[in-house]
Amino acid sequence: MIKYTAPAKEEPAVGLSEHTDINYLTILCQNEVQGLKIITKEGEWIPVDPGNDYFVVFVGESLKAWSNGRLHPPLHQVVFRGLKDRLTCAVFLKPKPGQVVNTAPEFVSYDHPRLYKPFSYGEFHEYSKTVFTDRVNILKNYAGI
Ligand SMILES: O=C(O)CCC(=O)C(=O)O
Ligand SMILES: [Fe+2]
Repeated sequence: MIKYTAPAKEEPAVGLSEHTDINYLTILCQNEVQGLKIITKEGEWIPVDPGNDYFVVFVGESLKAWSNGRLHPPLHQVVFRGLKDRLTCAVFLKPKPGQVVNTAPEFVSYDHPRLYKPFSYGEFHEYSKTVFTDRVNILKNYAGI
């Protein structure tokens, strides 16, 4: 469970800066305080509002690596204002400690060569904590061939 404390009235919107998740999959639901946004291919930030009766599921960078770039992790952020705290319930599906993330051979072919080197999830996780810009290219910059 993640709690975002409501900003004081005059404060600007607060939340989580833009990023892609680095794990395999993220499953999200939230309380009634909206704030999650994703960026479209055209570069427009649009709200994604997990409702009461459904979840939002995001592909993460590790699934992008496994699928040789076929699955797309959306760049997202959290921006909100208001008087109520925002609560998100997030389930992060990720590799086991020490596991190497590798591309499935079925996704590699002559026409679609391997895009990423195998990497230790733990080391990628540590690296991700040092990256504050160009988060959209984090996998390419870390493990790209
Ligand atoms: O609070 C949310 O809705 C999203 C949280 C999130 O993106 C994250 O923890 O990676
Ligand atoms: Fe996220």
